[in-house]
Amino acid sequence: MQRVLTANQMREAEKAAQEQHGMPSGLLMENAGRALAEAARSVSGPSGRFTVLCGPGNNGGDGLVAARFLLEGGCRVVVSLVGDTGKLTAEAKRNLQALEGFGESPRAFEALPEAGPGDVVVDALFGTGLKRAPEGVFADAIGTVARWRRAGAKVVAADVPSGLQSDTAEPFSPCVEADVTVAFGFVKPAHELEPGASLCGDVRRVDIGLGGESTRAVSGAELFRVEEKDAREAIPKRRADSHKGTYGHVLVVAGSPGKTGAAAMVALAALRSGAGLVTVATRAEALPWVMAHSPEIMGVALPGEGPLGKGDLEALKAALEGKDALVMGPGIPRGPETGALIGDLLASVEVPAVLDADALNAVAEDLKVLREAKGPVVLTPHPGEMARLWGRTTKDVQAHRVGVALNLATSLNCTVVLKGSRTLIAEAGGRVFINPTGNAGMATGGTGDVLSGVCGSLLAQGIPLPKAAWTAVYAHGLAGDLMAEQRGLMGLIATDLLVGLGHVWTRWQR
Ligand SMILES: NC(=O)C1=CN([C@@H]2O[C@H](COP(=O)(O)OP(=O)(O)OC[C@H]3O[C@@H](n4cnc5c(N)ncnc54)[C@H](O)[C@@H]3O)[C@@H](O)[C@H]2O)[C@H](O)CC1
Ligand SMILES: [K+]
Repeated sequence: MQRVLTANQMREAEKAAQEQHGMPSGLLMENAGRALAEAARSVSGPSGRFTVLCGPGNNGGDGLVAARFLLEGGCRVVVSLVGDTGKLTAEAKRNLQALEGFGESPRAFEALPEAGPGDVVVDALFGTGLKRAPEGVFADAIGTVARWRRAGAKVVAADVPSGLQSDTAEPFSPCVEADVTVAFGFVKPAHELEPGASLCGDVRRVDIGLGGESTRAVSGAELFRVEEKDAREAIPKRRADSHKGTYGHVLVVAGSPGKTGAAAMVALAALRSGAGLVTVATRAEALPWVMAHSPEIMGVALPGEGPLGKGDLEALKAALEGKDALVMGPGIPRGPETGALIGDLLASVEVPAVLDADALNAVAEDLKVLREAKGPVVLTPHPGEMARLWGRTTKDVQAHRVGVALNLATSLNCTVVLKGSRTLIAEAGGRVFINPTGNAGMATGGTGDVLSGVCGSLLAQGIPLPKAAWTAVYAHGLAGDLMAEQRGLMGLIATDLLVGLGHVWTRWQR
């Protein structure tokens, strides 16, 4: 897992490093500037000229250090201090003197030569200290950087592309678009969440002297980026003497006439993710269609007809006998009593439960029904379903993804998987995991059904939360990435993920 720190958490970590671990602040900037110079040199042509644009804060200071290292390395460097140089921080001032000691004095921005192919522009205007939309000379400088990039220059951003808000990953206008972003110490939300992530280019996290110890002191929500090794290590090694009972039995409550495929995709995803057995519970009129998809799918008909309601409670409790996980929601016939039914069912069984799709819409009408759940619950909303759960617009949800997911998880004491580009997995109590896998090709019907099946399958195999959730999300997205290479973003469909999952488990097999 990689820690993802907000601007305040970075400041707290930097303070801890200085006060508790004796790390001089000047050394942090020296290390940052050196790494920035190395990154800049890695993208330049041999004849390249380096244009370093420095802002009024420590981000600018990083740029001044980088300029000095580039000069020391014999590179052609021009530097400009943009904005009121009177406001330079003490560290930045010290590095300005050091730079002048190398015979290079900052030039007026207007006097800078044009940059183009083979040249590198180092964006050290603003980092985590950006507070508002860049205006005046700063906006002009960002516009010039964009023009130089269009002319063929490569742009390397110090810490965060200038104009991009570090914590929300939302860009002001204007905002730098970088080819490489050098993240100092820790990645920030701007590097990991959209739309910021797409503006950063290749994010290169570099150590600058903020050891892991310095994060012990930071306050606020703990954000992590899931890495492949974390997901791979969550998958248990299969013992030779195991049997299908070892890998759990998933009950899938899903499907209705016209939506029997949803139930089949949940069931097949659960089987393709290692569950020993899968049973689908659905109305008799839908069951044959679901089971026809694969002989491995077992079925139980829910007596009665129409929407799921309180009259289905006993049949569902009976169907859950001997099961190890429940996945409920995709394609179910929803009615006015479905939410209460889900609440009563979860209050009477202890198996871990994944609620998706129409089960989420059902409980959204009265979230209190989930408070009596005996076992662990995972909600897997897409932004629209999250909007209904949270009682706000989808736009609101997307603007506050981390906070929304964390608040719901904490208020319901459950795990919330807020899907979308960079899916979030929030656990009650404060940790939020950011998933880096997946792609726009997965925006196609049924991929959510597949995810709920993968999640239920890992839970049935005894992998605890939140690990089962972020592992399912990581594997599901990686399956999509592997299959998009074969099918194209346009051609990818949900059942391709069932094939992709096989590639993932093969890649992770120990
Ligand atoms: N945290 C660390 O471990 C390290 C951080 N370093 C670098 O420092 C920046 C953060 O520096 P800071 O001085 O806090 O702010 P910035 O340089 O990002 O911003 C400059 C300054 O500008 C003012 N400001 C904010 N928004 C605007 C605006 N729209 N227009 C004009 N002026 C604005 C504000 O007052 C800021 O103070 C971090 O990103 C790293 O690059 C250390 O050098 C290395 C360790
Ligand atoms: K920057």
